[in-house]
Amino acid sequence: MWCRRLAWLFPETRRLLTKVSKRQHQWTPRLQRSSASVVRWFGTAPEARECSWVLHADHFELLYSGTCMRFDYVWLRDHCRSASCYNTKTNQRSLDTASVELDIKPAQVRVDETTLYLTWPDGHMTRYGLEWLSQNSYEGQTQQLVQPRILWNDKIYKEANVPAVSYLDFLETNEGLRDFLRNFLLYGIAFVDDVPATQEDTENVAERISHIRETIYGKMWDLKSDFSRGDTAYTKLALDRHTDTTYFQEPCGMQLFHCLRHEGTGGRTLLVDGFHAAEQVRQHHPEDFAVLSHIPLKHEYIENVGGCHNHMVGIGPVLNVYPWNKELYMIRYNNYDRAVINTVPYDLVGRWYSAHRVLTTELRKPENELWVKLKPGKVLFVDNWRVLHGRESFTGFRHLCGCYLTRDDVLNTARLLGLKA
Ligand SMILES: C[N+](C)(C)CCCC[C@H](N)C(=O)O
Ligand SMILES: O=C(O)CCC(=O)C(=O)O
Ligand SMILES: [Fe+2]
Repeated sequence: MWCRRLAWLFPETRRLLTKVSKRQHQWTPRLQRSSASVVRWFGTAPEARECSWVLHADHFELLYSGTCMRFDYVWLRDHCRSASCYNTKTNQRSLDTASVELDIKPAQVRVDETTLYLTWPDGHMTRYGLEWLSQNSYEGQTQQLVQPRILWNDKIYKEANVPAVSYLDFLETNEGLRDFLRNFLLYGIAFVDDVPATQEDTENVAERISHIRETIYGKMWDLKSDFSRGDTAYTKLALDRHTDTTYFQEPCGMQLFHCLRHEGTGGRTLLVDGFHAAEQVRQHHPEDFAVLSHIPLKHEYIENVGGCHNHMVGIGPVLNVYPWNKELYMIRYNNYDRAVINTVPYDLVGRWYSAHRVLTTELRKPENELWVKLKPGKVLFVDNWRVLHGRESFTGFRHLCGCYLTRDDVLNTARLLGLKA
């Protein structure tokens, strides 16, 4: 098990991991029948789903449609959806959780085909739909992804022939918007075509799906090679693959690029699926994956050019995974903006550099590179928590406009259109 092998990381991590692996051991599905437990089998009609339960001293165990779930008693009382505990108009809890005895245990338990009925010592009754419980149990969640994705390299993305949505469909139809968002969530990139090449129209496109995230670059930003800002992006130089705003505590979720004009050569955009690369690392070099997902480091933006004075610092690991299902949710990768490494003990620094090298090698494989030339009219959306971007050096006059989007609002729009996000 990879987390055991990680014990050398930090003492805190080691203590946590020992606890987790002990608890996981305890959680192996099995039906316990100690003398303190009560076992009930619900006699089922042939088509009904089999259900049984055990009232253990410290938790409730429910076997339903093949899955063994375990619930803490305070959790069961706290999640009661009765009218006095939960307001279905606001979808908010009314129960004061602090009023629940921490050693509470149901006085009576009953199950029928669809529902679990718990009666608490004070007589209050809680009803749980068995389907609701299996959806919302920890065991159910560990088997689900928060966001389903299709990981890609150049060949996979090209063969998928993902269609761009046209400006009018995107702005005027919910289907256009939904198709666009579905592809964007699946691939982490998406294109809108036929957008008038102005900043105002680009802004309209952005605001169709989200609030714009205003940053030190403003709300809508312009990018020309005029060094109007103290960053390599504002030159004609090539930029290696990276994610933006790694130096924010919460890096910007999404980014939008529209090339309004380019008279010159070069300047193609490079896109690389960071999660595809990271999953390769997880599969072939699990210890390197663990290093990159546990060791926090700083990124920094220091600017003193013209009237612009900024000093931003963001701290976090390169790879970010949800602890309960190990799903990747964010990559923070920018070698330009990575700050002095001073959050890592000297004897781990070498491990971090070699893990970073393994990821970088994967990210740089030519077969993982998707190159596109942005043209006026074509707006590119990039999931900045997943897909890295870069650019080729260029000549001549080049003008990009764009903005960052607030991730929560993009996902909100997607959920309201019925997408899983
Ligand atoms: C996109 N825009 C031109 C506004 C900013 C560029 C920011 C560049 C910075 N090095 C970073 O990677 O975050
Ligand atoms: O010039 C480009 O194509 C992209 C530059 C860049 O990385 C950025 O603006 O974030
Ligand atoms: Fe960038």
